[in-house]
Amino acid sequence: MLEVSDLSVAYGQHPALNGASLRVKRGEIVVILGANGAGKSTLLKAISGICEGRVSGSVTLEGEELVGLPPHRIVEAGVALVPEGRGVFGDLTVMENLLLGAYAERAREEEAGNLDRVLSLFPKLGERRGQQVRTMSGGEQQMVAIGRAMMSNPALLTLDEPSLGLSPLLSKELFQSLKAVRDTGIGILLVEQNARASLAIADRGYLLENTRIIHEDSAAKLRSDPAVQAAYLGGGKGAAKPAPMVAKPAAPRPSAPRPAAGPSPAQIAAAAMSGFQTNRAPRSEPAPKPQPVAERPRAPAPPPPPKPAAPPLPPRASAADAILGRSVADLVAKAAESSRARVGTGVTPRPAPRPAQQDRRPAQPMPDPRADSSDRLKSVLAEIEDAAARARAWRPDTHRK
Ligand SMILES: Nc1ncnc2c1ncn2[C@@H]1O[C@H](COP(=O)(O)OP(=O)(O)OP(=O)(O)O)[C@@H](O)[C@H]1O
Repeated sequence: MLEVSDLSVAYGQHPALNGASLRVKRGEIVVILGANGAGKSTLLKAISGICEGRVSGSVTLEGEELVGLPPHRIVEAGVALVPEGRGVFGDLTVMENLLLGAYAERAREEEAGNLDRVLSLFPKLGERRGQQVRTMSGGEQQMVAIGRAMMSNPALLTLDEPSLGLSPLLSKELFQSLKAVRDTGIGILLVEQNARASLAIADRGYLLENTRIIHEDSAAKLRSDPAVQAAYLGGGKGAAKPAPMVAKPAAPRPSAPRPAAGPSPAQIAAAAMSGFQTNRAPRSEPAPKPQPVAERPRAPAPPPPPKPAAPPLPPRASAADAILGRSVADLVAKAAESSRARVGTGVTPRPAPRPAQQDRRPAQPMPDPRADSSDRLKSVLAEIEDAAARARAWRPDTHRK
């Protein structure tokens, strides 16, 4: 189903992925193991079309080439990403977050069925459908993130360190849920630092070291391989010792998806979903993402510049709309408002880079002017608002707020 061939990524002069080749079949869980900075997140971002670096090589899903496609087209092709840090909308309810995931064209006809499937896989989401996501536990928020990705009706679900910041108990629950997702026939590509738990549910695995895939095997063989045990499972007495895994600091780099020219509502929603973080008071498990003090004071985003009139959006009435009596366009508008409010109150949606990551970055700054995350954020906000305004203008009176 997914075939990655000779995929390479460079950030300026800095190679982050070198000639990676892998495959994921339907109903298969494949895990990528590797030390910090090996290129795991870069691999997932390149597959999803949101990589800031220069990408070459080939990624096909069911034979369709994805390299070069904008992110929303890749979602339409059947790839859903659960980004590191989840990227759920904390100000919206569980159901609102789920419905935002159904924005892809491929999801619309199947929306009611997808919602049923998500609610039967994660019954808690049904029970909590009206709860504001920021008030949920880290594990529950991760379920929302996975549920929302599944609402796009994907053939392939990719997840970037979903167990990061979760307690052992919640991680266990999460991995069991991924098994249940796999059993629905979806392929899963999983990047994880928790090698033990991920190999326990995976069918196959790849070792990614220093930008290159160095080994592939069944999960069972990887688990019993002394070198893998030494490097990733904290065991393997006397075994050869590849680069040891370092405990990962829990804050992502400040990159954000690139707003491409002429974004569609689906692309805007996808960009927004992977671009914003939730801000939640910690409960039982440790807060996954401390907010960096230096990034906090922010000026309110300026009003978006006037844009030329855009064509109206197509009509949309769905089973889920009927359930909630609201349209997804309304939800996008609400998401825009809540994101704007967060910027206005000085809460940064993108935390600062991990210190360990900063050290590895190339000495020369990237020439890309979009590297300023606050500019990117403002630009994404403006696009969301623009799409929401267009959507509201189009909807019949009965659907307006
Ligand atoms: N936007 C970027 N600009 C410049 N360099 C980057 C960027 N993103 C990642 N890198 C660099 O590319 C390399 C691979 O990073 P990547 O995030 O893919 O690693 P990783 O295996 O996911 O690590 P971790 O487990 O720490 O998240 C690192 O050296 C990193 O510093």
